[in-house]
Order: sequence, then C-alpha cells, then structure tokens
Amino acid sequence: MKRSIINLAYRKALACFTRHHWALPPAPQWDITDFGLGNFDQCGLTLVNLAAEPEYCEKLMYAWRGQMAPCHTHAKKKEDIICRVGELALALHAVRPPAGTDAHTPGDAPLRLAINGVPVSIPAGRLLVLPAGHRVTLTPGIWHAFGPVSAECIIGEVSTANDDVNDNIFLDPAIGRFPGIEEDESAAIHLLSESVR
Ligand SMILES: O=C[C@@H](O)[C@@H](O)[C@H](O)CO
Repeated sequence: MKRSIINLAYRKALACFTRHHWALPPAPQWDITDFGLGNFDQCGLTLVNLAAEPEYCEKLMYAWRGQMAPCHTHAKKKEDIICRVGELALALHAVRPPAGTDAHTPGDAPLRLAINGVPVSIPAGRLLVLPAGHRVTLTPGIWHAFGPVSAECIIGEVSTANDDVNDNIFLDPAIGRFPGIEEDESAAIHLLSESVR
C-alpha cells in the first residue's frame, strides 16, 4: 500500500471526525489497511483504536462509499458495529459463505442476532442497513463484511478483547490484515501495524 494513500485516508478520516465533532485521544493509534489487496478504494478501512484493554476494546472507523471491510469472522471477539454517522450496509452470514462472497448470498441460513439490543432473525440474503445511531451485535462465528451506503461513514466498534494479529479469519485467503507499505512520500502518521510487526 502506498504511503500517499495512507496519508490521504488519514487526512480524509481526520477531516470527517473533526466535522462531526469526534475528538481523538492524544497519540491516536491509527490502523489504515487495504487488507493487502492493493485496491483501497474497494477493499479498505481506516481505524483508530480508542481503547485497547485486556477485557475490552473500542474503535472508531471511517470509510467512503465503495470501500468494504472484507468478509471475515472472529473466533473470540464479540463486537457491536455501530453506525455513528451516515448509513452503513452489512452483509452477514451465519455460516462460512462461498468463496468470493462480500455481499448477500441467497440461500444463506437465517441469522439470529441483536439489532439495537433486540434479538431478531434476519432473512437469508438480506443486506442489513444501519442508519446513524444504530448498532448490531456480532457474536464470534458470524461472518461480516461492511461498507458505507452514504458518501462516507463513521463507524464505531465496541467489543471484547481485540487481537487483530491472531483473531481475524478472512474468507479470501489472499488477505493480510496489515498492509506492506511502499514509501512514495513521507509519512503523515505512523500506523499501529508499524509497531506490531
Ligand atoms: O469487523 C471489523 C472489526 O472486527 C475490525 O476491528 C477488525 O480490525 C477487522 O479486521
């Protein structure tokens, strides 16, 4: 991933957070990734780890329309994905979907989960669209991909312990959670991945 793209994502996310009065902590932990696929406009996410404790984690995320966080699940982490600003679509699956799936797959088993704390069953093949303020609770084993329906989105995540090195299971085996970086300009910020690798 080119450093210039990381810098651009950082600037756009920061401008959006500022516009919507989301103040970041001192020394924010930026995590900007194209998931190793080299097409950040299609498969990309900008994250800030707000709190990372042994028992819990909180993140703030940013994406623009067209970008998807690719289909994945977690063995351990339970998380709420919260649409903070904009409108967010999630493709959710109760069981491992066929390879190549990032959107809905007709024929999926219905999914039981909680939306805004209320248990519901989502019909097979339905995209879940969350307006601002709404959240969905994803237990370990639920496969999920998500991206903005609106021009951009601020997305919250509140979860049990987060371990991005060991607890991301991606549907696409070509995916790497953290990008390699091509230094085509100087860095505006340093990423969390530059210290964890
Ligand atoms: O669903 C998204 C989250 O679990 C993120 O926190 C994770 O870093 C994506 O790999």
